[in-house]
Amino acid sequence: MALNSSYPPESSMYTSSCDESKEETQNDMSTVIDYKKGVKHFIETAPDMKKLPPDFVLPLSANPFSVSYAEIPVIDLSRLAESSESRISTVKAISSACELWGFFRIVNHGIDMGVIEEMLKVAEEFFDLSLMEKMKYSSEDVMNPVRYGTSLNTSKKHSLHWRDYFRHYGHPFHHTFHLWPLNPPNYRNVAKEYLEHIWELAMKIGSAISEGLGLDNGYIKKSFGEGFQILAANYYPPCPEPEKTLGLAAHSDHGALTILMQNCVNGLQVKHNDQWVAVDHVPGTFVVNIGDYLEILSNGKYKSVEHRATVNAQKTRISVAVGHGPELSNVIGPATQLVDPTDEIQYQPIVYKDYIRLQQTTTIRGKSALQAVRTTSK
Ligand SMILES: O=C(O)CCC(=O)C(=O)O
Ligand SMILES: [Fe+2]
Repeated sequence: MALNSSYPPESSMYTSSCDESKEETQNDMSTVIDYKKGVKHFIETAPDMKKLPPDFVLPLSANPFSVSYAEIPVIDLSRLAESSESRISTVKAISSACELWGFFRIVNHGIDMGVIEEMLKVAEEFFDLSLMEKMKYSSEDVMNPVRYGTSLNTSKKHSLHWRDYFRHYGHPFHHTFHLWPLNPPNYRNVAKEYLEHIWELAMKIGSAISEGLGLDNGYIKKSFGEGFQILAANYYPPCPEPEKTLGLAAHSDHGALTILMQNCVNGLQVKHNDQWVAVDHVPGTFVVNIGDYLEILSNGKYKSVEHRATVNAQKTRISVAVGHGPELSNVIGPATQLVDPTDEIQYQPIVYKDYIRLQQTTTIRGKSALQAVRTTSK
């Protein structure tokens, strides 16, 4: 059963009750799971939970831990600023990583470890806030600029995933900065500093990718207009029976580039040549992946790549993913220079905001949103 074709199963997550025996339900799993409060809250109210509640059991085709480990391409970003020879070879390495993997790791990126650690710390502090405080940001609207939630991003019915998240828009800050939380007290300053550095990094990588595609090196940045940045902090608490669920189902990201960092707990898996492979954490590095916008812009030369997150029984995993794309009102479509006159445009133009809404409201995951705007079945 393919992962992306089988969600959601028919069980309802809204009113589910547990059908385990009495002994096994001492932790009150037989009560309705008020899933909107989050998995962290849920396990705190059921500390002796030994079994995964049925609503979290996903129809996986195989044990998600029966995969091999892979080393994704490593790019030394400092070489982009060196002699033109180094720059050219780095641009080539990035281009080949985009084509073959859609994922790469960056080292020597110039962002201080302290800035990364501070961001992780405030993300953790956010999830440690009281439920009441976090619920202030709970919303059914997937386009809400600040949003606390759990499971997938969508408000539609789906099987539950073992994850809580906190998302908010970043650059251009003047639109939504005032909506960011004031608690934890230093959240705004730390997140803003982090997002400013990450935006610069994304622009640097975007310029190399533009060059690699044979475009002007400012092409992607220019296509962004004012641009759009979104931070997603993901919180994956320890899970009983982690082999039966996921923190995040297979999906591709909607933007051009996502820059991901995490605490020291592994969990990221990437689909490569139709196989899931685990990508280990390397401290001080970022994992970069291309999203649907870049697949569309390159008219399919680069493919956005499906990825997912596993959870584990012992440790909380926290990841911070920052997506980058064009301003929300831009119409997105392939770069005309990349459409061969004999070839057809492979993606219908669509307003980026509408595309995000489409991608965020699907419960089918995988690359279903991109498939919906494709003009060919290639
Ligand atoms: O937690 C991870 O490693 C992946 C997160 C992710 O893919 C996302 O937030 O889009
Ligand atoms: Fe993602």
